Amino acid sequence: MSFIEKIKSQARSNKKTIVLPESLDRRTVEATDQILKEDIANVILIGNEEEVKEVAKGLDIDQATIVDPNKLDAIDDYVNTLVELRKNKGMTDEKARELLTSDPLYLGVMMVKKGLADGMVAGAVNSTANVLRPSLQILKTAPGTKLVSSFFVMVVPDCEYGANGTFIFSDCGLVPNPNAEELAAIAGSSANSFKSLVKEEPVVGMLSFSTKGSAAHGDVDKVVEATAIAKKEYPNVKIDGEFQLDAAIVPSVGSKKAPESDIAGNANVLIFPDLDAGNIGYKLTQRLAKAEAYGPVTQGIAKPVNDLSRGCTAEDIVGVAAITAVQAQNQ
Ligand SMILES: CC(C)(COP(=O)(O)OP(=O)(O)OC[C@H]1O[C@@H](n2cnc3c(N)ncnc32)[C@H](O)[C@@H]1OP(=O)(O)O)[C@@H](O)C(=O)NCCC(=O)NCCS
Ligand SMILES: CC(=O)OP(=O)(O)O
Repeated sequence: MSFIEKIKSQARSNKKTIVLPESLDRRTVEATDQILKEDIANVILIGNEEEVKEVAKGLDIDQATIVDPNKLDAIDDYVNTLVELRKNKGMTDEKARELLTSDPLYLGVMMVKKGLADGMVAGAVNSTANVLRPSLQILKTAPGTKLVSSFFVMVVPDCEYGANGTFIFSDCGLVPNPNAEELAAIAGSSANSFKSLVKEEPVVGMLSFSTKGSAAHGDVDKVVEATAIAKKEYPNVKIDGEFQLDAAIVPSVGSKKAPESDIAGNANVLIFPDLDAGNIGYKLTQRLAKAEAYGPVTQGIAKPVNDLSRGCTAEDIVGVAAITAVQAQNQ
């Protein structure tokens, strides 16, 4: 079974409710139709019922719940909660009401906060920053987590590297320029995400333009330091670096460039040194190698809220919704 079929099957085994706030986007309602047909999750769409149904013409979304932000019985409760959470950041009753009734992303996250939905997926229309900011503000970090980060599950066709072509790439979506401690934290979280979603042993490669001292630069020093911190913080996880991409995933290159490393050439979790590298790297792999790319999936928010690329397909939304449902099961 493929990675995504396994995830869908797990989602079906204990069905969760996912809110999709971008209901005026055709791909989102196509995904809703498919999620319901495949029995992956219950779906809540946010929007005016007539408008949503117009966008969904020809599709079957009858089993989805459509929540109209202008007809919310619980609006006063939601406003009070948002004011309470953000009053020291200047949140007023008026601003909270405006946000919750005019921005479906804030309402969707509030529905997750209140337990009406188990997770949210958006980003087919909205930018990553706009999708993730409400979740950081309202749901905040999971206990024990300082840094929220994100990853893509990449499934590369006809690929013998990684876990039969399946990788986690991180961080491709959230933390713009992590320092060494943050990079180490991203490595630890990504290893856990790989274990819980791919269900194989994570092998973490810390990526750089240098392999084991082949180049000298401050950027390389950051990855060397992050690798040392990660090894100390996560002694039971296989982590090594700094590696160039070929030394990380190609066994013959790994053994040539880093003969002393016991994981060189076998990495399945790839930690990019910054968001430039991560975001470009995942899009190259998706577009040139025709890989399936699910994400950005977040790690470390108190409840699952996941993002999409504005270039996503309906199929990508279905995949990320299934991953979100599985993350909700695992909480
Ligand atoms: C995600 C992002 C929007 C957060 O931005 P921000 O400016 O810090 O947002 P805010 O200041 O409103 O942060 C909201 C809260 O989340 C916290 N926060 C922000 N990033 C965090 C992180 N990585 N981990 C944990 N908490 C975080 C902030 O400290 C803040 O807390 P507070 O308001 O309760 O004090 C920002 O990091 C970002 O734009 N990232 C790049 C996204 C992007 O463009 N990706 C490229 C395409 S995928
Ligand atoms: C993840 C990502 O790059 O998102 P977008 O393509 O929407 O900017």
